Amino acid sequence: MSAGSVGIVKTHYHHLSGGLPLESGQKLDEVTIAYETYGKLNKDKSNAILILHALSGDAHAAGRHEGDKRPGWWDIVIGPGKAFDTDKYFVICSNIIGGCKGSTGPSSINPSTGKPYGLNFPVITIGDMVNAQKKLIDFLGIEQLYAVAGGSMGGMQALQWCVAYPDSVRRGIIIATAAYSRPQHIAFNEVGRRAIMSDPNWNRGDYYGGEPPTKGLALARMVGHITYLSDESMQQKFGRRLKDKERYGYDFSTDFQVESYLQHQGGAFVKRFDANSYLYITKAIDYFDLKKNGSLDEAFRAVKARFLVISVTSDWLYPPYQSKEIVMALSSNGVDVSYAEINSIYGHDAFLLEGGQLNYLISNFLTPKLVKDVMASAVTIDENSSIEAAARAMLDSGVSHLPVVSNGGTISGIVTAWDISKAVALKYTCLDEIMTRNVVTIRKCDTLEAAAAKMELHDISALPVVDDAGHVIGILTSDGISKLIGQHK
Ligand SMILES: CC(=O)SCCNC(=O)CCNC(=O)[C@H](O)C(C)(C)COP(=O)(O)OP(=O)(O)OC[C@H]1O[C@@H](n2cnc3c(N)ncnc32)[C@H](O)[C@@H]1OP(=O)(O)O
Ligand SMILES: N[C@@H](CCO)C(=O)O
Repeated sequence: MSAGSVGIVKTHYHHLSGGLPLESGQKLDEVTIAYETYGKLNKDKSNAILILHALSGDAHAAGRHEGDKRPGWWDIVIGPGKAFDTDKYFVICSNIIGGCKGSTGPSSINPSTGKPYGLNFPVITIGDMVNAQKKLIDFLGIEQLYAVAGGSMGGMQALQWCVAYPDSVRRGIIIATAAYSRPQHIAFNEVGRRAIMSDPNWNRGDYYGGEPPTKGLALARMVGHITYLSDESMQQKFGRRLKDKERYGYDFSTDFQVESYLQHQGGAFVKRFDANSYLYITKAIDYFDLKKNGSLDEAFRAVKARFLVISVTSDWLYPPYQSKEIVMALSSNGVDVSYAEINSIYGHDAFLLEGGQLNYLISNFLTPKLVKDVMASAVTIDENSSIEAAARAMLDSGVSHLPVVSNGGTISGIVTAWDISKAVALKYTCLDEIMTRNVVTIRKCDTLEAAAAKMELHDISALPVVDDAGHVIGILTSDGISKLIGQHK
């Protein structure tokens, strides 16, 4: 399967009619949502996947805008043949409200003043972001999403979707995040906000006609960016290497590569981001707390989706234990949840970088494995053969199940190693005397889940795979399924 690009894409804009009531009790009267879509919505509108972005992301998740050198921020997992396979799924990504990439936020024009909102923009929450997305999904005519997926603050929105709209989501993919912001998250966000607000250009958020608070915003991003990396990745990337010099300067100019790197990241950020949006979005992250009556178990009581929860081994901002907390609370409600850790030194930002592991985990979760992916070729035996011939065939090929076939390869029964031992003990000689005639079979395009259920129901460990004419085309064994599950771990 070769993975490709969705090609040249465009951002669309949708105006929410009726505005948006907010959790704070306020209301946004005029709301525009910027969004992109990739792939085709199928006839019954059942293949839509909503991608949710993190703090500084936008609607441009995949492909390229005309003339752009870089693709969208999650192009590594969205496209033909990738985990979010646009040959199969209709992928949607929208910019959050409060952002600065086309959706209504503090830099948008306040209709009641004709000027940018600035601090007159109401404080918004993750719940508000999701309610706005729900209106977009309704507008697109989609009743139920095949999946919602996101990392970091995108993971918070994905969780919020599954809790707030349990009937509208079939699967949740929750990456490098937590179910509530902890004091350490709030602490880093507050340092960033204080950096912005201490910049004289910030001017209580009223800077749109003049110089923006770039120094404060750059500083906020530098602090934030440190939390997205890891000790080990910084060591590997920079060590103690100096920037454009052979020895220490013994002054306060830039000495180390890591200093120059952070300055570069800060400088690049202010060119693409609005300082007030940074304030509003970090506040929404701080307020995020899914717990109900202090309990996460209770919060997940009504969810109906299946979940894949992924953390990153070196993420110290949202460490794996915070993902495991989500897994435990979901499990305690009997929710079907899988958990995986991305093995990476990249820290929190691994969810934007580890394409190989992400594609593997997500595609396995989204696209269930079929019998044909796991079945082995079957060794069969003719029904007129002797028991000795069956025993010999088992020994020679190292199998313990032989589908018995009649003329032309049509299945007529099955014989197992256990049947052979029985035959020896009871001195039978004909295959006919020991084989099971009412053989339970499976088709190659059935899901492994269905096959496993069949095995459990009938208390058997192998299923011959047959075609429409009843010809044996393979065999599925519980060993084969165990091996597959072993590879996933
Ligand atoms: C949903 C979302 O989260 S969307 C937001 C995601 N995007 C961002 O966060 C944008 C900011 N960028 C990043 O955080 C990172 O670039 C990532 C995580 C996206 C990718 O990480 P990597 O591929 O490892 O890139 P890396 O962290 O090395 O940064 C590369 C940049 O640093 C610069 N750089 C590297 N070393 C140095 C140095 N010693 N001094 C100065 N600049 C340096 C590179 O020139 C490059 O610059 P460019 O991006 O302007 O071309
Ligand atoms: N680097 C990402 C992750 C933040 O959680 C961003 O800026 O959105």
